[in-house]
Amino acid sequence: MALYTRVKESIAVITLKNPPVNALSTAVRRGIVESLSQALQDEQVKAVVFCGENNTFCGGADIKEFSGSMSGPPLVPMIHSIEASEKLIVAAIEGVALGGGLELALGCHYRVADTNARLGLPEVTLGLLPAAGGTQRLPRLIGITAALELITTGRHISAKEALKLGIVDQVIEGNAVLAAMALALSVIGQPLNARRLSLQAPAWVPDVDYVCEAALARVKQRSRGAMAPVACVQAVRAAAMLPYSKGMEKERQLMDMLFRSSQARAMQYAFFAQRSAGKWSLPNGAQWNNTKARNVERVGVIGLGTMGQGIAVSLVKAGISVVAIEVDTKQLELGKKAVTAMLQRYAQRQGVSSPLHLLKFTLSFHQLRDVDLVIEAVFEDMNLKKRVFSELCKVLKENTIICTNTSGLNVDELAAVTDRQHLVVGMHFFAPAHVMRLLEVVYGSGSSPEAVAIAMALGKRMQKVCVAVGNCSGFVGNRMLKHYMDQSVYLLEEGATPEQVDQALEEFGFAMGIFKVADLSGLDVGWRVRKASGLISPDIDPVKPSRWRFGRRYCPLPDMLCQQGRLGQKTGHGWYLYNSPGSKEAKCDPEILKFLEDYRLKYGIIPRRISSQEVIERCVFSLANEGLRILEEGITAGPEDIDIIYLFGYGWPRYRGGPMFYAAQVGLSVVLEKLEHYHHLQPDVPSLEPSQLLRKLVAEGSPPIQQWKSHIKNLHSQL
Ligand SMILES: CCCCCC/C=C/CC(=O)SCCNC(=O)CCNC(=O)[C@H](O)C(C)(C)COP(=O)(O)OP(=O)(O)OC[C@H]1O[C@@H](n2cnc3c(N)ncnc32)[C@H](O)[C@@H]1OP(=O)(O)O
Repeated sequence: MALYTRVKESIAVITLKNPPVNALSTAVRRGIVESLSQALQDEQVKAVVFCGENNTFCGGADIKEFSGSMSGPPLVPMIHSIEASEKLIVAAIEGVALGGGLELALGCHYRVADTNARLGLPEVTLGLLPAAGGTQRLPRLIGITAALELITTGRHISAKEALKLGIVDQVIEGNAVLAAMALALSVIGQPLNARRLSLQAPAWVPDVDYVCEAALARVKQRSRGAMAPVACVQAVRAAAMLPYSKGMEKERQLMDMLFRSSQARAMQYAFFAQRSAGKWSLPNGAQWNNTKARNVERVGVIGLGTMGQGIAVSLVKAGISVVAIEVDTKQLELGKKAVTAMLQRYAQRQGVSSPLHLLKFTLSFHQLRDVDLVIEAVFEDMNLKKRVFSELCKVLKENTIICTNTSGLNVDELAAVTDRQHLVVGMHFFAPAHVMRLLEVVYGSGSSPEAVAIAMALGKRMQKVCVAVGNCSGFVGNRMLKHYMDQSVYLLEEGATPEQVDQALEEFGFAMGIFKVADLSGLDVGWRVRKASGLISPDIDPVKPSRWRFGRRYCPLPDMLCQQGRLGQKTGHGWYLYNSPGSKEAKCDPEILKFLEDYRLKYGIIPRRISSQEVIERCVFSLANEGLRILEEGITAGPEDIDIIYLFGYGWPRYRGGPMFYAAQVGLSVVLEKLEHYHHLQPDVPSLEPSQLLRKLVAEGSPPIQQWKSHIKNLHSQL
């Protein structure tokens, strides 16, 4: 709703009330229309100030209402009547003015913002565009170049930047409502037409075509396959070319198309899935709102390789003191140099003072005696990690939490060598750890709810998107990825090339195809894991290695590449060819094509043409199938957690929601039918066998994803 108050004789305040972010729900829009009418009818009122309850202006339209039938006063005419008002209207922006919230403010005649306020038009991140006049008013206010950047990225900006761009008229420290009233009193009586953005001429510039083409190229490259950014450019272009009413018509047409799209549904699902992942729960009933996390101020980081460096940087950026440990002086110096350089660059970019004083580099475990938590980031070797854990227990305080950054080793086995199994959890960061947002927080069978709460809270402080997951080999992300990778190499055996597979995956929307990712990470990473797991043993024929291991189909191609020293980007060749070791531009390598031909000949495989559809079905459905097994086992609390892991850790296209959402959107019965088909053709690939949960959900009528939880016996509640 909205609250109408008369505060001074001549000023009325309309306060949006809809906690927590005063979203423009039906009730709020009704309240605004009624309150505005009251203000306009009251002869004594000369000016109106719009503000939001609890120091939050407005988080935009109520996204929850998008999935139902929208009722109540529509936003466009409502904002239009605000702008057309003969009485002066000022927006007092505190907290956030986002989406429809900022569009409402753009309809006001003046805007005052608190220094800490954040503004933006993030609709593009929900698969939409700012369709309450935002695409037409903002370019008229700040020009098309700046408007294109803000609208196509959905970036939130500070009040200071908004002032610089001309979005707000004043930035104040203190009470924005009082400042808005003061501003209103100072300008009452002045003509308002110049303040009505819809009356301004189109935001035309001589090079409008060039600017829009460049923006289009940028958004197509950045968000391959996403419709909303393209529509945003088209709408802003209309603001530059057309009178306001025609531009609004274009905005409406584009929004109608987006609003009904599956991409918008996927991105709105992703918005709520991200928030649901933060509301973690464990099988024993402990959850985010019944478990307290004690504060962490000092953290030890063990190992300063690439992962340890990134973790240390993220911690320091969050204002946390770090004691970083290495085994010898050389490694310590290398790590110190890298961490210091990253933090200095960060400080320079942000214009803040360097936080290096929070860092201590040492060779001695004794320096860890005061830390509240340690994150072990040594080489991925169980015995080494066990040794580190045992040593840690000799020096740490008795309540210090011990975390491992393993990407898939058994957390329980590690915890078993400590004197505090309840305080051991996994914190699986993704490389580079100072950039990637995902953090899997892995609880073992003995991990206490408090330890999980502490790791989740620490991750959040480090600006990570944290997902609590159970302990299983590869945890969630890597466990699922294995099946996706297996299918991709089987496709090579059968006739595809790395470029074909990557192209199909990139057209699907992945940031990078699987073979490019493998080259980037280094092919030796998986090689080492396969050796440790016994898949590669000395008795395997090096010339014609077996294509079956442990009774299952196995593709030795990646091992054969490693044997040739083709380890990916770092050696200048892997699945692709690079100009030099370390360079990034992947080129098709005729040697690989020849190598694949010889391989097929050697094994008597007759190559066949493989369609992009088959690539997607085999790679993506086997991934989703494993996700369903994970759900069945209760490793995550719901399908949303899995989708968030893929969106934030594996370059899954946001406009496809995540693998679980995608499976639901394609239709679970379709996924089941395809998996049955491919499993029939590959009976020695057990992972293609449809999971029990998939069969159960299909048998129960393929319920919407939001209802899956109630169909899974094991699942813990997040309520
Ligand atoms: C043809 C049809 C025409 C239709 C016209 C449609 C017009 C659309 C224009 C729009 O305005 S679209 C919405 C644009 N706004 C946004 O995208 C903002 C989304 N929200 C955020 O970015 C953040 O929530 C925040 C506002 C920056 C606050 O962040 P914070 O970290 O403090 O809290 P959260 O955990 O994110 O949110 C708390 C709580 O609030 C819920 N929520 C937030 N925003 C909205 C919203 N716009 N609508 C509904 N609900 C919202 C969020 O889900 C959390 O709820 P929970 O129950 O605790 O999970």
